Amino acid sequence: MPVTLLGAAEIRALAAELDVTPTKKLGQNFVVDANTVRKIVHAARVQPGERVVEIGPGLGSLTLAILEAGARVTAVEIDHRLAAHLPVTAARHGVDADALTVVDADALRVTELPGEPSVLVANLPYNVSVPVLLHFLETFPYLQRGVVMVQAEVAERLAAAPGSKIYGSPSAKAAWYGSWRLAGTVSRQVFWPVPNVDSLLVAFERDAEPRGDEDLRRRTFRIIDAAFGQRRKMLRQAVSPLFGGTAATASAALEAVGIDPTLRGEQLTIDDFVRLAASVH
Ligand SMILES: C[S@@+](CC[C@H](N)C(=O)[O-])C[C@H]1O[C@@H](n2cnc3c(N)ncnc32)[C@H](O)[C@@H]1O
Repeated sequence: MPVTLLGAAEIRALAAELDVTPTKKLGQNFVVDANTVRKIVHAARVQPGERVVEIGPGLGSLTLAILEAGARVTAVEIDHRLAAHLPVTAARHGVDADALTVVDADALRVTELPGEPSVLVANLPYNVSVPVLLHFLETFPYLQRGVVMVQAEVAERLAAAPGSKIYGSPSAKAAWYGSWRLAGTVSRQVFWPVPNVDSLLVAFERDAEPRGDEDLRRRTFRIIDAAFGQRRKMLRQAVSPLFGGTAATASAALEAVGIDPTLRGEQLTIDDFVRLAASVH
């Protein structure tokens, strides 16, 4: 039996059946347009037989599109009613029971994913999109690539290059794990309820080799936080608490790895941050 998708009317009827009123707190803006969920799955190049993790499946519209492409899905949903009902929706829409595994949990706290998925596809809850992405990339090394829908400004930041005004701490931290690019626009009208922000798709691909171990990552992220915590200050000032406490000691550390101490954080690449972190013990 082929997998069928949820239509807009069906989604509203399902919400009524489950007595679900979308809440802002959980970022519940459901996609009610079949073309959009197929577009997301296409952008992620989901292949038959692949294992995909979806964060926040909600009523299941994107989940069914991933399953329609022949993938298996591990879905992590914090809302118990939605998590409990997802297998019912899947069965009604022609999905084999073993193609879907639901994890009823807060995605920020999960430490294991059944099936070790290699692809992430999600319409992320906006209030936790960056922390949840960083948590997944850090905790699940088998995750190789993905496409997520996030607030437009967040997508632009994740994909921003050094030197741009929007390049910030999320951009540099995301770059620790791999490369990021904008992967498509989405109209507000495809959501229910219609949000008051624009959304974009952003795609990532994990680097073939990790940049370093957990200790180096922590040290690098500490420097990134310091550099962007006071982004208008020159680096020699902004990172001084981590390098001897004065602008002079920080300047020496920066110069030792070939970084001009009068630059600002937004001008450093992830390679620069890592080189600096690796120079301290
Ligand atoms: C923007 S909606 C997307 C729903 C569905 N995937 C769609 O596209 O229609 C975000 C979903 O994430 C869930 N969610 C919010 N915070 C979460 C968290 N910390 N962990 C797991 N799921 C979460 C919400 O309950 C909601 O179902």
